[in-house]
Amino acid sequence: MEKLKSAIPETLKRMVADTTPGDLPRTCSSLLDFLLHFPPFHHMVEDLAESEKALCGKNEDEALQWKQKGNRCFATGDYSNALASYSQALRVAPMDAEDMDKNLVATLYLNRAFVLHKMNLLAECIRDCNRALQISPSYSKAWYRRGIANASLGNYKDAINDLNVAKTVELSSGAKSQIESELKTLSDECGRTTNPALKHTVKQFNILAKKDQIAEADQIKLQCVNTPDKARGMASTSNIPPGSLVHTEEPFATVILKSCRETHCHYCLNELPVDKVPCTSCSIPVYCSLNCQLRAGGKLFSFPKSHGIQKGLSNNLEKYVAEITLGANSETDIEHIPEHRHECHGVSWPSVLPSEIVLAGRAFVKSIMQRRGSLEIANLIEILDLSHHYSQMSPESRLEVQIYSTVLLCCLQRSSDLEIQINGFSIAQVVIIISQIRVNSMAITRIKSIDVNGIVDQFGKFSSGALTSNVEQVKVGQAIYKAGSLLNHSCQPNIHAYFLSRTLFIRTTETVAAGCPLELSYGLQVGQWDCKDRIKLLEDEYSFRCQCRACLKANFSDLVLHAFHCIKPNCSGIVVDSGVLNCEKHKIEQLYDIVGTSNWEPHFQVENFNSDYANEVMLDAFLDSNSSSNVNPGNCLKCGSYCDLETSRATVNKAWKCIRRLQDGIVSEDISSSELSDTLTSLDLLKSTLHAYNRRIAEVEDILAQAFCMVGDLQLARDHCKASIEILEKLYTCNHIVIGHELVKLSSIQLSLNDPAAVDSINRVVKIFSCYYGSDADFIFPHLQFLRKETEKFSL
Ligand SMILES: C[S@@+](CC[C@H](N)C(=O)[O-])C[C@H]1O[C@@H](n2cnc3c(N)ncnc32)[C@H](O)[C@@H]1O
Repeated sequence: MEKLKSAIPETLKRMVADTTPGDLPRTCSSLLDFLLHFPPFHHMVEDLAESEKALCGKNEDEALQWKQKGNRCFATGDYSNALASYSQALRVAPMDAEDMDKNLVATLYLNRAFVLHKMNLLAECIRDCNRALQISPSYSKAWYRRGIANASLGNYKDAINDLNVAKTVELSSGAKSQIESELKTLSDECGRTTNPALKHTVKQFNILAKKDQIAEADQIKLQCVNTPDKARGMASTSNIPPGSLVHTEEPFATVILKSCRETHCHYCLNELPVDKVPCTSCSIPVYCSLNCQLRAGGKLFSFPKSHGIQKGLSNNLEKYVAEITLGANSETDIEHIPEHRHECHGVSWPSVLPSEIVLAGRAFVKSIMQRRGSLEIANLIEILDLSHHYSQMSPESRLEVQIYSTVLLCCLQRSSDLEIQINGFSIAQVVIIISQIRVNSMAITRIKSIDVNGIVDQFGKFSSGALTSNVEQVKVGQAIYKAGSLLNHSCQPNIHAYFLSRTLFIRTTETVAAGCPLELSYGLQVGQWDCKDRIKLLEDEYSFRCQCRACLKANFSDLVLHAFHCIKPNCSGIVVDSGVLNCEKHKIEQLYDIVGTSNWEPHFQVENFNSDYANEVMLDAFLDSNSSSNVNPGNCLKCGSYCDLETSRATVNKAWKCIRRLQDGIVSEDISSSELSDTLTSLDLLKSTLHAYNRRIAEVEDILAQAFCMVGDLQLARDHCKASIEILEKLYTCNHIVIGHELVKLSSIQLSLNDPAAVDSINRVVKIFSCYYGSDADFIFPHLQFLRKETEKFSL
């Protein structure tokens, strides 16, 4: 890319930099003209789009090498390396390769099934047997392995069926008699067990929203509205209570992030199980199941029919065999457009180009397919109908996007079945799609879960520290949701978005009146960032000046988040630096312009902030436009005393060095008593320097809670956890999800102390989580079920 960029003549660069969306086709055409006469461009496209040159194709020799390695590891009992080797072999094995008269892929699935059996991963073992059987329905060893795994699971009926099929298809008489003896043992076993019908179900992965959730969301009608300062937005036609599911949506196009390619399913984006399934035609994507593989890539490989093995099988067994061997292959009803198919030719570009460019390729191809394969690409972008900020892009970005669009179209032309014309007009369409993606795509996230088994120690109590670590949100994918893209941002949102697989779910987090816009946070919120930082970040990353209720109106949280303590003893006033002061003054000046001096009160945010605002700030000085110019950085907003902020900052930095040492100790699980006492001294120092509701004090209280948990002093852990929550309740609202996560920590400590106050904390946790996640809360945060059960102990 750098080589291409630097080769472009200055006049062309200037032309590209000055393009408006209207004359994009002209500049794209000039750029194309230049690139087509520039040999390195052709080499680059060839490297990206020629399957011969790519490393992403299948490779039989490599697959056989991995298989041999797997066999060696298996022989020495090194099952985890055997598993990894067979999985790698599956990734590169061509679907039609043979190994010793058997389909290589089927053999590899069976070998992996054997390893999984040894590792006691029985459901996974059965899934791999099924995969082997879908390729080779008369594979007797696969039926046999399936039977043994089903027997270990107590699924005796299936086990007997499996072994009967194995016996029928087995050719060698020695193996046949071994199966017969297994069958006899199994029949005896089955006769002895009290519950022969016991059936362990194989865990299904959720890839689509459940019907009842869709019905729930459908009850609330949303409409697209025009807003004065944010263009289009979404509003409800009726009043909506908190916790209501207002919207669910499947993505128009999705792409996995590069960082998650080895850990998450490339279709549903859930974490990969150990029996992951590779793409049938290239070696890059891996899926959690054949179902996801099929949805992503379409029917790329024709599995053989199960006919031919029915001879000698009873009617019932015949049906049984068909059910297993057809499997995901029977899902011919998939209506959607497989988004990986056009990339799936073992070419390099889908793995080399940035994720957002690959996503643009998927959106582009889907737009064409939705026009029923029409090659007329005029106004493709209308299909998406999304806003974009091409005009606000930097000259550098414009050049990059135009080059990427040209490269992408050239790659698509070579590797998709569609006849794609490459000219200024089609490249301009791709440029706009990429610009739309930049403004509208959402990051699909997953909560890094706390292992529910790790919660309780051998004494049945919460193991120290288990629930006091912070919950992490990990970005796994990037997607475009057509209706979801109409939701505007607010730093004080009234809705919350989360994802199950690739499905977007939106719930209200407060009462929303009919007609009031539904707004979610694009990642920045009051309580976490102050107003000036939020505005800057939204401008830098999203190219808009935030016009949300929190950024337009004064609020207590923005003022105290990074504030200092007044130097006058017993004064609770707020001291802020010039950045915060100017931002707040700007808000108030805007307010005066709108409402004048008499009626400012309704323009202060969130009711409980108002009284704090009045009590702790010298309102008259700050709000009176005549005297607000007298309020200076470093002056207490209540009593006017001056504080030297440079000295205060130096004190904070010094204190923070000690605190970091304790944080390191927590990470390495090695905390010394001196680190703890130094941090307690630092906390006192911070309390005398920073305002009581400064976010940093909450952070230190939280760190100390975690550290005291680790060293087993749960009473001190509880005190610090409570102190942290008290501050956070001032910065956020009392029922904010951040408070919910803190209450999980507090309640786990209280439970370990047998403190009955745990019941109240857990009740609050349940209320907050069900507002943000509804009935999905228990699935996303499995530890919630555990906490709820614990409260029952107190009511006994
Ligand atoms: C995902 S789109 C939302 C829908 C968009 N308003 C439309 O008309 O298509 C994001 C764009 O909406 C506008 N927007 C969203 N939230 C905003 C806010 N709080 N303040 C100002 N503009 C906002 C910005 O132009 C932003 O780039």
